Amino acid sequence: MSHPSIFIFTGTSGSGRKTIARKVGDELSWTAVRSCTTRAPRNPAQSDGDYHYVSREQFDHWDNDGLFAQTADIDGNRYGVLRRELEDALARGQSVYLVLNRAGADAIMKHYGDRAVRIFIYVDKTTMRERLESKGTSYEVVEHYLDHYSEEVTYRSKCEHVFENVNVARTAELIRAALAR
Ligand SMILES: Nc1nc2c(ncn2[C@@H]2O[C@H](COP(=O)(O)OP(=O)(O)O)[C@@H](O)[C@H]2O)c(=O)[nH]1
Ligand SMILES: Nc1ncnc2c1ncn2[C@@H]1O[C@H](COP(=O)(O)OP(=O)(O)O)[C@@H](O)[C@H]1O
Repeated sequence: MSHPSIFIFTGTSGSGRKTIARKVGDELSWTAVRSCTTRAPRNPAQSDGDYHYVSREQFDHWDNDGLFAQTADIDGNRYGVLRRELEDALARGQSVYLVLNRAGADAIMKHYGDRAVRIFIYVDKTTMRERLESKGTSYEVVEHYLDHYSEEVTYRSKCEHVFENVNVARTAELIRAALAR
């Protein structure tokens, strides 16, 4: 396998994928490739930097023009990675990271083969619920994540690396160690 340059964080929703991806990405100087989404920001008063938030019209327009490496329709919202954003970073010799669900991870693996590696992050359902509720996440979002849990967790058997995210610093440390091997 050639040295991976695309790091895909996937796993169960609410497990800390974005948190861990940001931390490891910062520590290893990877470039974040953020998805575009038509979903509204969770807190419109405060920009979160998790996504490029775009209108439905803009998204559909870019999709019709073939600008996305892959897209997903999830609960009435659209998500997609701009091919150019990903490939420009790779062309500059940068390693990149993305946070995707299993369909997105499969699509990137299919297109970019042995340049990509999947890092699966999970926690048990009770921990996920407690963490999200303590942060004031809405009941609907938590229930939605719980509904998807069983289906999402099965994907771990397909991923190159699997980590239970008990403690952020420790999870990041374990990921760095696994990738250095
Ligand atoms: N297939 C695919 N999945 C994506 C993309 N961008 C984000 N996702 C995933 O789609 C799901 C969106 O769920 P949502 O609750 O809106 O976002 P979250 O708050 O980031 O978990 C999450 O599992 C994301 O990791 C994308 O471009 N393609
Ligand atoms: N190890 C951890 N311990 C406690 N809280 C965590 C941990 N990892 C992430 N979190 C918190 O859990 C919530 C969900 O994390 P997030 O990265 O948004 O998850 P995901 O991207 O998987 O949906 C956030 O409020 C985050 O700060």
